Amino acid sequence: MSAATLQRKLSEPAPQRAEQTELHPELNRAQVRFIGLGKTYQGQQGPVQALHGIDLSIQRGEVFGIIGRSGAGKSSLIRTINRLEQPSSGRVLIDQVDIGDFDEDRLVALRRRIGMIFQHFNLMSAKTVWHNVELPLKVAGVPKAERQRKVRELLELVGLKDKHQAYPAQLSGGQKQRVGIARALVHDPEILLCDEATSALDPETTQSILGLLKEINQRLGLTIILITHEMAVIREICDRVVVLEHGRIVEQGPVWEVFGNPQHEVSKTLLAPLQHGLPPELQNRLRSHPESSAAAVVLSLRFTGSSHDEPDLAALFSALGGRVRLLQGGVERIQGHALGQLLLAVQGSPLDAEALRQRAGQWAQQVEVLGYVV
Ligand SMILES: Nc1ncnc2c1ncn2[C@@H]1O[C@H](COP(=O)(O)OP(=O)(O)OP(=O)(O)O)[C@@H](O)[C@H]1O
Repeated sequence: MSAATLQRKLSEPAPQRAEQTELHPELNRAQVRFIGLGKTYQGQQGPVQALHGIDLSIQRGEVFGIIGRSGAGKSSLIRTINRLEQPSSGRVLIDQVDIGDFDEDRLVALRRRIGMIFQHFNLMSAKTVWHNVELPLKVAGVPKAERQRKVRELLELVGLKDKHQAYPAQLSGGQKQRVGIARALVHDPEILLCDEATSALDPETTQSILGLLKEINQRLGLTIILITHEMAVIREICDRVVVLEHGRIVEQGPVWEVFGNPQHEVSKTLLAPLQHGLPPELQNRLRSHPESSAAAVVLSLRFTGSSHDEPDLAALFSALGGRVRLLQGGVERIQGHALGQLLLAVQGSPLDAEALRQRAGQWAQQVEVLGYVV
């Protein structure tokens, strides 16, 4: 893309997403389409079936999120798009072309159309920012003048114009990811794959990187497909989301629909932290079923203000039985009403989860069982 073209694209109004995803939903318009996709690895203890019969379409210009618990098959799925993983069965179509039998030359060309960024940035530590971004252009045999123009444009786009001589060790995490994004864009890709791209960043830096990705998506019309364990990232920038569990799709749809009313147990568990403000460390340990008899039931108690009394915690804890830990919470008084939420982990109670929920309901106006932790 020339400087003039990039400039023009940046000054164009954002494409109307409704046109792209709602008015033209026909499968044959999908930019990425998985048909009956399966992936089996030969593990040390025998075959591991990571993906089973995945049928999924991603439209041009979408920001598409893939979520699921650890080992659900997210990386395996995303890596079949640029053939870093070869499917064991089924097909992947990019713009209606089956990439299954591409030879090396066609794969190289395909990978230039599909940029990728990673959690740990994958920068070359001995090279400056400039040379990190320039390298894939050199490898592709792009003439020097064009390389220079391109690198300059991209560093400007990602806001790192002044850092071109810095080495990765001299950059913050967010700046390193900006270099990763610039490098991923050198061949003007149509698709950007993001594998936990913000997972190593603090919340503020995550916001700025998400802002940049959104801008690239809207201004350059790039399709973005991302994996993350941070549900807030999906809520922030994705149009649609798919939930994987044990290599299968268990739920998919527009983010507002899936997040507003998750149907599957796994989606409910993954999304519970957003709704209940669980700390991330606890969120990662939360399970929808008790995995051992030592598992604690995690309860959310909401105080909606309809009672004037603050909860009597000693009475509540003793009514629940077992060992009750306060995970997080707070109750404040607004105009004389007690409002707030408590997250409790109850272990070794004679009551089961449903009985605990009912018992806690004598103290709080809304009680939910969020899951189990060991
Ligand atoms: N090279 C491999 N050899 C054997 N098994 C593998 C290999 N790569 C992945 N797996 C297995 O395939 C399954 C899916 O793995 P994958 O990495 O796709 O899941 P994931 O959802 O991305 O997990 P995470 O969130 O932990 O990164 C897991 O059971 C994993 O152990």
